[in-house]
Amino acid sequence: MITDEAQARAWLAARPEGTPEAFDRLETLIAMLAQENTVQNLVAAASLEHVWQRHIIDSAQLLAHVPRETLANANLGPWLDLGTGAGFPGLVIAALCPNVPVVMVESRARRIEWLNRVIEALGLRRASVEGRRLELVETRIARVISARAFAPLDRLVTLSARFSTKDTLWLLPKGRMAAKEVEELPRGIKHMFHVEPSLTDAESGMIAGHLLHVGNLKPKKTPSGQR
Ligand SMILES: C[S@@+](CC[C@H](N)C(=O)[O-])C[C@H]1O[C@@H](n2cnc3c(N)ncnc32)[C@H](O)[C@@H]1O
Repeated sequence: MITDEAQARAWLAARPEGTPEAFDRLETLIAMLAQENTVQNLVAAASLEHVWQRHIIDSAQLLAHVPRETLANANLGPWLDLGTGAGFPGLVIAALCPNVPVVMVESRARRIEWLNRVIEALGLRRASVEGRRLELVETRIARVISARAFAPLDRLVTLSARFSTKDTLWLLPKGRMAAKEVEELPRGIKHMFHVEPSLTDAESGMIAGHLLHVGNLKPKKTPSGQR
């Protein structure tokens, strides 16, 4: 369990993504976040005192669950991060894996502008923002679907099944209710997901899995009716 900022940085330094360049990008992100948080309410101000633990590694830990071949396979679709908000986990993943296309879905104008500004400042040429409601995003297949603090699991599946194939890895950092959310899925679906422990919060979990079919849930269609 990571319990302080030094341990958080050490965890990343031990990973292949934890290059000096990646640390530089993350330090720039943290400095920009601290500044922007005085202008718009991106994260709880107190959380900035533990920013490595609470936001950076809380996001980066998703990478420990992604097979190397999934990350490296350019033929798979983008990593799709839903409701990226201040940038978590999408911006951190993009900063750590600049060769992976990361698409961040965010509907609020000031957050869209913020995300685009950081992408530009960090030189993340493969990262982009879908600045609209998820319901209006054109269907594409994702290699990973992530979402932190975005929606309950059943709603996430309903809204996002159209971006998923059996190969798409879902990684959903959740709070204390992770196991309950899986348990409350319809019987035909819940076995596809399990809960991994969080490295940054002993009481939190991350829902992981592959959606093999949608069972009784009715996935949303795009306005054009694409699936
Ligand atoms: C609680 S915040 C979480 C932000 C970030 N993932 C984090 O953990 O710090 C949820 C974000 O989702 C965005 N959002 C809510 N509904 C959305 C939708 N239907 N489509 C796209 N973004 C949405 C909100 O604007 C907000 O920035």
